[in-house]
Amino acid sequence: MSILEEAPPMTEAIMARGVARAFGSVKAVQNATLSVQAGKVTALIGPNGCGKTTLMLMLAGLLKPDAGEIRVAGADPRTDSAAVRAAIGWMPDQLGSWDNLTCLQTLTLVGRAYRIPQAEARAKGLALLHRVHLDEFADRPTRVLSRGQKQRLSLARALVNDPSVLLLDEPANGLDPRSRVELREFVREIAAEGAAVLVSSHVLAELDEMVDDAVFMSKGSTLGDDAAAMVAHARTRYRVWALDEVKLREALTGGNVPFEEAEGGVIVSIADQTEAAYALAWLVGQGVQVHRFGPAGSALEQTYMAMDEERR
Ligand SMILES: Nc1ncnc2c1ncn2[C@@H]1O[C@H](COP(=O)(O)OP(=O)(O)OP(=O)(O)O)[C@@H](O)[C@H]1O
Repeated sequence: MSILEEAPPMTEAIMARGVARAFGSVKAVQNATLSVQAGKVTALIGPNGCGKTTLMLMLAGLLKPDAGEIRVAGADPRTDSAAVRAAIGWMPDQLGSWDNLTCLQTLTLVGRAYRIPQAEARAKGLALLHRVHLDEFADRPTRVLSRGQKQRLSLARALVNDPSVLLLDEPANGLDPRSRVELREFVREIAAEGAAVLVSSHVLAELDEMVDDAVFMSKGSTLGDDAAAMVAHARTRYRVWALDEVKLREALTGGNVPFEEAEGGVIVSIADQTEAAYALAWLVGQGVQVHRFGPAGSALEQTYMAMDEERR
């Protein structure tokens, strides 16, 4: 076989195929398959104990899989962990910090570990502290940070090496509402700059606004295309509220538009934004006084609730 035939065509920034890992008798990850493209934010969603953190640790090269194939930025973490470490930014669900170091010293030290020269590492640390709104803590020890501030430092730490692949495990944990919105914008910016981002979270409404794709996990396995189809279907559900509910139902029935009853309104199926604009104009043209019209809740949440949930 030639070298060309041996090399699989892998353009994804993250690729996992049939990955498994057990801890003694606990099969933490049984069969995980996913791919994350550069420039996209992908959600990793599933109930407590379904294996998200274990999978992320394997992608980050911090835990060896028992089976399956992984490529991160084209490298195999099993055989080329240095290349993977250089390419990724890893934000763990809990930051282990060096309590006595200041925030700036922490980021500078991380930069030095990536062989960034001292002055450049320090400048980078200052810029990142500014980006996560921790400037005033630059010279204070990390032990004084609140939980949310620690999360922000953790995010800054994950960005020191300008990663092309960013793995975020529950990044919104402990963040106040403004910081959550900022995190969302920040993650979108990083993806727009070309990085691939894989993010796990239980706050699905928030993820909905942040991600391009979603991978669902249950009992150690990724769910594949069925779940993706469910998300796509959920995204077509629109809720309509009108001042006169009877008139709304009459118009839909008269126009042969199928609808479902929902609390305080109806749900209709709408393919895309163009069709949504058309449907709204049509309803108004029928004399229906529509006062709210929009997606029927979080598509990720609807899909999650429809999953066969098993918390461990
Ligand atoms: N080091 C370990 N030793 C033994 N069991 C482990 C270890 N790490 C994880 N597990 C088990 O593997 C399973 C998956 O854990 P994991 O932390 O990957 O789940 P998770 O999806 O990240 O959960 P959560 O949403 O609660 O963060 C759980 O049953 C957990 O108890």
